[in-house]
Amino acid sequence: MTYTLILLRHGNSDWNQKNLFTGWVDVRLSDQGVDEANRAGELLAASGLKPEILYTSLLTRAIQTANLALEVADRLWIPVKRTWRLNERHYGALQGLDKAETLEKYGQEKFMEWRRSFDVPPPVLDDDAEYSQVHDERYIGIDGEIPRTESLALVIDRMLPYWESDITVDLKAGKTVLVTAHGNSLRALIKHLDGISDADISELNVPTGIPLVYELDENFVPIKPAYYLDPEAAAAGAAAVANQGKK
Ligand SMILES: O=C(O)[C@@H](CO)OP(=O)(O)O
Repeated sequence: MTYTLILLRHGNSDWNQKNLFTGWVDVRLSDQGVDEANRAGELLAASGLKPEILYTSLLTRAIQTANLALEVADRLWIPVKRTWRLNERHYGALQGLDKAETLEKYGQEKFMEWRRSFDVPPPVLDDDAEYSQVHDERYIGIDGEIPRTESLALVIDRMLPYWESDITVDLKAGKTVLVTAHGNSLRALIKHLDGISDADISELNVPTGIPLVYELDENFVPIKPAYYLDPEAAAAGAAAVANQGKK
């Protein structure tokens, strides 16, 4: 039995376009992001893959992306499960800051440590800060504590239990699963699936809006390398993410 899992990072957002650290701030897709999401739907339709259940984060940009893509693929009707556990990494006090200015102010080493180290979280975001989510109604009553900052390691800690309790159950039932989430929550899942080391994961960047397809064995181990439905655009997109911050 082979299980099919499709990962999709949301399309370019207003804050991706402005080059701002985003994290849990609920920004929407930019016009470019809307185009990318529609294109993701075209790629899905052309691939013949048919998602049977959708998982999304609680963030609008991921939900918009999934809805646009599924509409184009004529599968807007499939069941949906949303969870904060697929949210983007909480970027702490960096949320809302300009990436280029942050790079200039703190230097390349600190900047990259905050962006891509495995277990160094950015400084904590105060609860009364403009871009805090502690009073956001969507997080009231979640099964866990709202983060004030997160490293990739902490994202794995909150994402993996959900992967095991819910997503793998649908895969095991034979469903083709679409997960629409974020650069860093998907890096966390890809790290787990591909067994990437804590050191090497810093090199991995996920492009916006291009479906990534996994075929997994019954132990959820890839039977071959995952592939992007548009590999050329994915390579260019990943390079663009890696270069964020540089002016
Ligand atoms: O700002 C963010 O939340 C993320 C994703 O856009 O950025 P980065 O790629 O720098 O981790």
